[in-house]
Amino acid sequence: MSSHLVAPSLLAADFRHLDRAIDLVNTSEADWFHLDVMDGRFVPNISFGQFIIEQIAQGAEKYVDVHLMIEDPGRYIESFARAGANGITVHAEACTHLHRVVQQIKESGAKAGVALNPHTPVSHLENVIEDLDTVLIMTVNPGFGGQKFIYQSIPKLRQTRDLITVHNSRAVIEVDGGIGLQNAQKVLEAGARVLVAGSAVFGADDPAAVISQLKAIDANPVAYV
Ligand SMILES: O=C(CO)[C@@H](O)[C@H](O)COP(=O)(O)O
Ligand SMILES: [Fe+2]
Repeated sequence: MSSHLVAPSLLAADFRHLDRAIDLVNTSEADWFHLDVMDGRFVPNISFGQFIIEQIAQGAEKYVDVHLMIEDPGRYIESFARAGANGITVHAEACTHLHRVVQQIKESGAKAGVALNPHTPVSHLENVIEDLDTVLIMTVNPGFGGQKFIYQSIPKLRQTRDLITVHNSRAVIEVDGGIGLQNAQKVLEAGARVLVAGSAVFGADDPAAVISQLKAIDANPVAYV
């Protein structure tokens, strides 16, 4: 049994057939639904909001992981939790009062995550790490699917793992952006536990097979890559 999780990002799915994408995640070896909310301000793209999340969550038989790429996300935590998010991740860069927003997520009953853009140092998590369930390391600049993985993220994953260890935090590391069969082993060995994959899954001829292949990767998490 694999110790890591696979979270297909529905951003890359065919939204004319959302039911098929939901069925695929439900019936495959995938572990989570990953849903990307973009506001056209924090990131230069607009995706979908609570209404679509609610529709997806109603059909989801697995954990619903909501990645908020929006300014001032504290205003919307409660409504995303009500829409069916099991986990809510906010960007550190989007929160003036990050600690307060993390508490809001916990009070909503959802698991709490914080995401870091590629340029944001891991040290920004120091004062919230003990309260987190997930840390999402962006391995592309957020806003779009289908971008190229940024290789400088590998040492950052190791730094995140070290921070988690030092603070004795239960947080698991999620990687998001440009993840696929070509780099999954490397990121897992550097400390990632959750692989988010959009185009690698939904762009494939056989998405369920790619999910199984991602699940089957045998990585040794203590290896330094
Ligand atoms: O949060 C984001 C993008 O900002 C992602 O979750 C993407 O949806 C991942 O897509 P791929 O890079 O795997 O195509
Ligand atoms: Fe995402």
